[in-house]
Amino acid sequence: MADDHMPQRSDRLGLTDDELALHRTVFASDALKDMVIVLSGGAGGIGRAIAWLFARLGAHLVVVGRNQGKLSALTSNMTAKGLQASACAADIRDADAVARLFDTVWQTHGRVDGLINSAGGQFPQPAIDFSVKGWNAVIDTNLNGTWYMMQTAARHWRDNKQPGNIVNIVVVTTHGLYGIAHSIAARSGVIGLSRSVAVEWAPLNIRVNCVAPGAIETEGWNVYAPEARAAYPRSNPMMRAGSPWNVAEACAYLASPSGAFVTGETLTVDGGGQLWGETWTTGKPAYFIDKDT
Ligand SMILES: CCCCCCCCCCC/C=C/C(=O)SCCNC(=O)CCNC(=O)[C@H](O)C(C)(C)COP(=O)(O)OP(=O)(O)OC[C@H]1O[C@@H](n2cnc3c(N)ncnc32)[C@H](O)[C@@H]1OP(=O)(O)O
Ligand SMILES: NC(=O)C1=CN([C@@H]2O[C@H](COP(=O)(O)OP(=O)(O)OC[C@H]3O[C@@H](n4cnc5c(N)ncnc54)[C@H](OP(=O)(O)O)[C@@H]3O)[C@@H](O)[C@H]2O)C=CC1
Repeated sequence: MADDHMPQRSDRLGLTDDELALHRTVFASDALKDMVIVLSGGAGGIGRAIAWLFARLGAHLVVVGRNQGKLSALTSNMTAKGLQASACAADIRDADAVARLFDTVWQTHGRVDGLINSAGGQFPQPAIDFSVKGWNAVIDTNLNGTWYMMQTAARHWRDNKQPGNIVNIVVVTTHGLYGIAHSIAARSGVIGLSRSVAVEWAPLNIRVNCVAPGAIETEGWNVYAPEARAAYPRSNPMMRAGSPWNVAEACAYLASPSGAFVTGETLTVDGGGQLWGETWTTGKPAYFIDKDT
């Protein structure tokens, strides 16, 4: 399959396991050989692409999410292709569950080499209408949950005197991304946090980076109205959605030795969307529609 373009299909969004098993990659097949990688959101659209790519590059993937069934289905498909993967159900918002997760992985493998935080999400709503519960759900998932994973991993690396590296999947925060202000607040927090601990944890040999995807076609889009989704290809000057594979390869760059001198960075994978483009996750209000176009 060609590298760039998402196949346009109406039945489902994103890439299937069969497609991910074969998708061409620029990375060497041993780029992540014998590394143990913890991946939250591993059964989601972007996480799944990361899981397949990283396992195909030689890593053992520990995929994390709340739904054991989805995780097990993914790891079965991966191990059936001779790849190394295991599933661990946990809610990243539960700090104790995160601690148990890392203890288990460390006991099983004796090491963790990398952490990719892809678990996250939000719902579209004008900010003025956010309920306290809705605001807290998004902050808890995207900021607190990501932090519990980062801090727990870092403590294990410090205590075991092992190097580590973290990649946090965020969103592009520069324009504001209208209709998901709660998520922009949380992700801005993650970016700031990552820059800060990239410095604090450099003496521990821990690198911390973020990847900020633009519109990447996944099943996660189903939370947005069809009218809003229809406009996503126009959110960037390439006038199309990106593929989960584009995000996965950006993560592989940062998580493998190719990223050895990169820390505290946010790598934007949005087809130029932060330079030109406009996204309303709630649909564009009449006030902003240019009547001349
Ligand atoms: C400028 C640069 C150009 C870039 C262009 C980019 C274009 C990109 C466009 C898309 C941007 C981002 C896309 C994605 O991230 S897609 C993939 C992510 N996946 C998801 O978002 C999954 C769906 N979301 C969720 O699962 C949830 O929202 C949440 C993350 C919060 C999960 O938490 P929880 O399970 O606790 O949630 P609950 O369902 O129990 O709800 C808790 C309370 O939250 C409020 N809520 C939830 N949903 C809604 C809704 N649809 N509307 C309003 N309020 C909602 C509510 O208070 C819930 O409590 P109650 O149920 O008791 O009322
Ligand atoms: N697709 C896009 O256009 C964009 C996506 N992003 C971000 O990239 C990341 C991945 O997106 P994508 O793959 O599309 O989204 P998906 O909705 O497909 O996947 C998100 C995954 O996160 C997991 N998850 C959610 N909450 C929790 C939790 N509390 N604990 C553990 N796991 C959780 C879900 O699994 P389960 O339900 O089993 O727990 C799910 O597998 C998200 O942070 C998203 O916001 C950013 C910009 C654009």
